[in-house]
Amino acid sequence: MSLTIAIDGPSGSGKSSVSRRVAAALGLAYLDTGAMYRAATWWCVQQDVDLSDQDAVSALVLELPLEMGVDPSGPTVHVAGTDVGEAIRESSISTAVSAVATNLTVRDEMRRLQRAIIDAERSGGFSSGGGVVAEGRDITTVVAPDADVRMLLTASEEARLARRARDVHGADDAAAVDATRDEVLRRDADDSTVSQFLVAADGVVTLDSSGLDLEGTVDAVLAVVSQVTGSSR
Ligand SMILES: Nc1ncnc2c1ncn2[C@@H]1O[C@H](COP(=O)(O)OP(=O)(O)O)[C@@H](O)[C@H]1O
Ligand SMILES: Nc1ccn([C@H]2C[C@H](O)[C@@H](COP(=O)(O)OP(=O)(O)O)O2)c(=O)n1
Repeated sequence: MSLTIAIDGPSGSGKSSVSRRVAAALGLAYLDTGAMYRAATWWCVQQDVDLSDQDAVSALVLELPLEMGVDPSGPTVHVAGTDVGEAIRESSISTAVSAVATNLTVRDEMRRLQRAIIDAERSGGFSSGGGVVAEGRDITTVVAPDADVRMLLTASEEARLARRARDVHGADDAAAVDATRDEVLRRDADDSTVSQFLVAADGVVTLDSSGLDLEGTVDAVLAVVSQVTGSSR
C-alpha cells in the first residue's frame, strides 16, 4: 500500500530530522522541500543575481537544473551536477533563502517539481510499495493536501532557538541563541507571509515536540501514522 505523509512546521521544530527517521523506519522516500528552496537560492547566488530582482530570480529558477535524491539513509541535492548538500546549509543561504522562497513564481515552480517527485514516489520509486514523507511549510496545505497523514510539528520558540543554536554554533548559551534569532524567528516571520505553518489547517494533527527528544518525537509521529492508517506497516 502506498503511503504519503506530509509534515509542516517552523524552523527548528524538527521536521527534517524527524521526517527522515520516519521515512527510514517505514521504508519510504524522504523529500526535504526546504532543501529545494535552499538549492534555488544557492543557484541564484552562484549566478550573481540580485535576490530582490523578482523577475531575474524567477527566470533563473524556471531553468534550475535540480536533482533531489530521496533515500532517507542519504538524501542528496545536486544542482547542475554539483553536490550542494553542505553548501545549502551555510548561514549565508539560511539568511537569504526567504527572499527566494517568498517569490510567487519560484513557489509555483517548486510546487510543480515537488508534486512531480511525490507522484513518482507514490507509484513506487525509492520504496517498492510506493510512498514518501515530504516536509516543509506548505505540504499539508498546498503541495499534498490529499496526503494520507498530515501533521504540523511545532515546538516552543525557546526550544527551537536552542536546537538551532546547538546545530549552528555547537552551544545553546545566550550568545549562541542570540546569534540564531535571525535564522529562526525573522525567517519564520518572512516565510509565514506566503505559507500557513504556524497553526494547523483542518484535518492536520499537531505534535508539540518541545518536551520530547528526537526519538520520542519520531515515536509520536509513528503512533499518529499507525492510528490514521489503521496499520503499523
Ligand atoms: N524533540 C526533538 N524533535 C526533533 N528534533 C530535535 C528534538 N530535540 C532536539 N532536536 C534536534 O533539533 C534539531 C532540529 O533540526 P531540524 O530537524 O533541522 O528542524 P527543522 O527541519 O524543523 O528546521 C536537530 O539537530 C535535532 O536533532
Ligand atoms: N515547503 C517549503 C519548504 C521550505 N520553504 C522555505 C522556508 C525556509 O526559510 C526555507 C528553507 O527551509 P528549511 O526547511 O531548510 O528550513 P529550516 O532551516 O530547516 O528551518 O525554505 C518554503 O517556503 N516552503
